[in-house]
Amino acid sequence: MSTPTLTELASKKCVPCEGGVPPLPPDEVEALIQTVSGWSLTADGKRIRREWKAKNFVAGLRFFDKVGELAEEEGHHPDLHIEGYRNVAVEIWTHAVGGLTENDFILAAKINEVPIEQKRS
Ligand SMILES: C[C@H](O)[C@H](O)[C@H]1CNC2=NC(N)=NC(=O)C2=N1
Repeated sequence: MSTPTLTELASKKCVPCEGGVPPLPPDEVEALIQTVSGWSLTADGKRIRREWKAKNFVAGLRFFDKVGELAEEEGHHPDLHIEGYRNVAVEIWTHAVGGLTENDFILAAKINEVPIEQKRS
């Protein structure tokens, strides 16, 4: 597989996933995770995760609202976490295969384009 660039991933569309396909093999996951800046693989290798420090609670929720719209458009949905009122995390995996597929990386690339008001570090 030739690894798509971030731009190529962001211009793709998630495909409906009814399962029956294997998760991506580790070498392809490794290549793709390098492409989606800011995202990392969870310890179990089954999800990708990115964290942000939002300006405040409402900024985090506004970000989630935009991510929610995107997820509905893509038909592929992340897990959203907000803790300590401004610590925002998004995790993505393909439920239908219990692991990672290209859909997850397409969504991650698109989430990278969603604005979030961040705390000045
Ligand atoms: C038919 C439709 O593609 C499925 O129900 C979608 C909905 N959103 C989804 N989101 C994620 N993350 N994984 C899935 O397997 C999934 N399946």
